[in-house]
Amino acid sequence: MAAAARPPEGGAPALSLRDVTCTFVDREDKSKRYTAVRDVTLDLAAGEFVSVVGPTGCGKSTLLNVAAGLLQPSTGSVAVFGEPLAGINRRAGYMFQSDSLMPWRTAAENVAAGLEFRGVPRAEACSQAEEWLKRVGLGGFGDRYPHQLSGGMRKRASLAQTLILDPDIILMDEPFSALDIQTRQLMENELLALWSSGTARPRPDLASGGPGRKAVLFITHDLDEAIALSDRVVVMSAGPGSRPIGEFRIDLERPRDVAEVRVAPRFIELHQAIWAVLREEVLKGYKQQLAAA
Ligand SMILES: Nc1ncnc2c1ncn2[C@@H]1O[C@H](COP(=O)(O)OP(=O)(O)OP(=O)(O)O)[C@@H](O)[C@H]1O
Repeated sequence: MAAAARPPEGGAPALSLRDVTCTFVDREDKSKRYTAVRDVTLDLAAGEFVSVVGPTGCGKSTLLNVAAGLLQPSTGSVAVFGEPLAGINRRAGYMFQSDSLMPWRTAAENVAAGLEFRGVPRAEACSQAEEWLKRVGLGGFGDRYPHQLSGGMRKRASLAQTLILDPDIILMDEPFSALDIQTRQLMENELLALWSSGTARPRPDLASGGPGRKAVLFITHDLDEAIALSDRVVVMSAGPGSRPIGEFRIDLERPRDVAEVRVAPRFIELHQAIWAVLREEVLKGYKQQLAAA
């Protein structure tokens, strides 16, 4: 197992899960309980990009919900920049598989909504939204409604909707899985460029890779995507009682182009090493699914 990332000197991790266990009432048999994840300890350093991969149903989304403060763990604790998390994680922004655009609002109104809910005056929120739409490549599309946008454009709008709030942590649950492969790669590169540039506000003074990057916890089924994007990949075991069983530092140079990096010899080495750990778990996951069917 490769060494875990350490938070920067003297700084608390952006997110720290300690011995987190989540138990639910079993969906099949209400008299039983099902332990989705057990004793999960996971740190996410400030500015670090970490992906979590694992077989279907191993508890990846459960962990993300715990990090978001949407789900309280049955046991264990969560800290955000050293502070115990109670309730919703206000330092985090979320992006899920299905986009969260409100169909009755235009793209610009959707992007501005979070700021308006925080009390930012409408004119200011709209001006920032226009700026963000430009940054995600949707300049000129602000007046379109979600149904008038392609899947990729809706993802861009969702990304702007998340980033406009300038969260220190971004929680992403398979955000690009519904996209075709080309659009997906464009969005992945877009995400890396925005992440590398560091701050929410346009800052031409900041070199790529400068300070102020957001910490990203990225859930995906796709190992290629995890390696191409991340500083570190965490592999979860099959459930029940899923937990991290492998952790790999991704020492590929940045900036990366997600399509090009996939043919780099080091990428292939990392892929083989991680797949060697993941494969068994995926097979176990399939067997469980078949047994349950
Ligand atoms: N509220 C709930 N009540 C009962 N069981 C739940 C609940 N939420 C999750 N589970 C179960 O916990 C396990 C983990 O679910 P979770 O959605 O976190 O897995 P996942 O790894 O994100 O799955 P996938 O890869 O399919 O998206 C699953 O077996 C799921 O059925």
